[in-house]
Amino acid sequence: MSNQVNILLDWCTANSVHLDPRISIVESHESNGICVYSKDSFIPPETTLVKIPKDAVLSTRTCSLAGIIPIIPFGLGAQLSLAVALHVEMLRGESSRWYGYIRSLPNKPADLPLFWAINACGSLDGLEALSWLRGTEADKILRAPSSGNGASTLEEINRYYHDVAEPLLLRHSGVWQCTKAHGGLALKDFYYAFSMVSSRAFLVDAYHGLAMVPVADAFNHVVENNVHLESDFNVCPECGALYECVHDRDEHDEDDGDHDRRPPAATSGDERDIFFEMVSNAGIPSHSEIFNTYGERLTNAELLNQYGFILDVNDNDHLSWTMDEVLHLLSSEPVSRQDKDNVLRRFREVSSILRHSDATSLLSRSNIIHFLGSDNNSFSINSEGVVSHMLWTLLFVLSTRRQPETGLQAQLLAVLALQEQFELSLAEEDDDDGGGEVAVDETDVGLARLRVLLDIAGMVVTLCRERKRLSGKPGSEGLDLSELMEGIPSELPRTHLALSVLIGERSILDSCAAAWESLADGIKTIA
Ligand SMILES: C[S@@+](CC[C@H](N)C(=O)[O-])C[C@H]1O[C@@H](n2cnc3c(N)ncnc32)[C@H](O)[C@@H]1O
Repeated sequence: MSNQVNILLDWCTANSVHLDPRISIVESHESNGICVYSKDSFIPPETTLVKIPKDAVLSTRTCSLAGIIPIIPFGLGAQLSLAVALHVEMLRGESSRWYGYIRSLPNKPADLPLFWAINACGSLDGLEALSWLRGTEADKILRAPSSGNGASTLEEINRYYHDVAEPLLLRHSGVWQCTKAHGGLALKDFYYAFSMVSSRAFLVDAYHGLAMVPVADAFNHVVENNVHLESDFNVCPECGALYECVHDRDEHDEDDGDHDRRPPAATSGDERDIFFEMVSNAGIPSHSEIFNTYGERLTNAELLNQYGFILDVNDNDHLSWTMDEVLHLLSSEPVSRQDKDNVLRRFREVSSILRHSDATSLLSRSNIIHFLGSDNNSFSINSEGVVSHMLWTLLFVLSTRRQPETGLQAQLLAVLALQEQFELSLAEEDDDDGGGEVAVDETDVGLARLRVLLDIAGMVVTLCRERKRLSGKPGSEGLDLSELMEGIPSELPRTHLALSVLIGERSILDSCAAAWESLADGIKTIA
């Protein structure tokens, strides 16, 4: 057993963290750290595999500066506060209650793209990787302003460290300077703490908020997990009580509104009041790795930015555009405010027709349009290169926006029905059935509908080509990236990661463009 695992297990024993004897924490060469495996027996669903006493988690409520570090419930603010809590425990060294836990953490920061431009250590890997990441979904997340003032996440972390964390730690230096372990304050240690929080913390309940949960954070991620963390979020935010407490009464005295009331006092020894638990949600075969999920819908772009890794295959991946980006990429001239407003108005109208007509069933039968349940990532293509119905609708609007509004519903249904015929015909061609006939209405109205469909197909192809051209290193759209990646030495892991992300996105774009190109070819052959 590795030293790192031993240290963690000793800490668990000393802090009453209980591990089921059917599991073991082991060193993992693949993920360069630790992971959790089943031993030689099958573990049934709904088995509690780890019990972590609530007071053993490291949070702003339990750390040595509890009551001093600002309590922020979620978001970047919560991550920054927890990073200070972890940082002060790192500074306290052996005097910290979490010393063993902290020593068992990876000795290097999680390799988040956020730090790629600064953690260079003389290597150009980070900068090279960032140049390949350009224009990808991961790059969008990385560049998204983290606050209303437009600052990037890294700027926000730096500002927070200098304005809040460092002064606070200096003001309370008595808590950590009395110990021998600390090497003084350093921004790079705060970066380390932040990366650990980003890649390992759990939002546990309304009292602790975001917390480091020893052992729960030893499980690696897959989408279809076999364990999850069980915690009751709705505890008293003042004292963490699971049941009615003195703070409820205070609250109710002041305001008799609709509270999420907690039940009256516990039957003694209720474990949910004492522990957070890792529980199996599926049967776990013997001798296999046990996985948690960090989020069932996380894309590779999100995984890379928050955790520093990606999955080889990720069905959650998608590429998205804002409406402004679509308009900009598809217009040869600048788009005026009024133009945008008109498109938006028409888009809403057509979307409403879509929802209340037969169009939904036509759309759901398509192989190259998919129906999105929610409005998230509205204008997007999914991991199979299939266009969202909202993107299709927007392109329909762009193609028909100069036409009068009357007859819009009939036209929408007719264009979709035409697309269905072409898709069927192409599918038959692929099955070597020679391709079915598409009955074309050769009246002006019929030909206009064909033109709209051809237009939509052309716009999808343009969006894909432009996206490809604007991603990765400039001028790299024609390169064989897989071949290029084979030649990159293993000492450049970030470049490998960024190239994998780019290869994944380009293959989505290629398959989307190919599908719509063959639709366009089918239309051109007939029309
Ligand atoms: C919560 S920790 C999981 C335990 C971690 N392996 C360790 O050594 O402590 C999250 C980190 O584990 C690694 N990880 C988790 N799932 C992974 C996966 N499916 N593939 C590669 N690395 C993974 C990543 O480095 C991530 O930042």
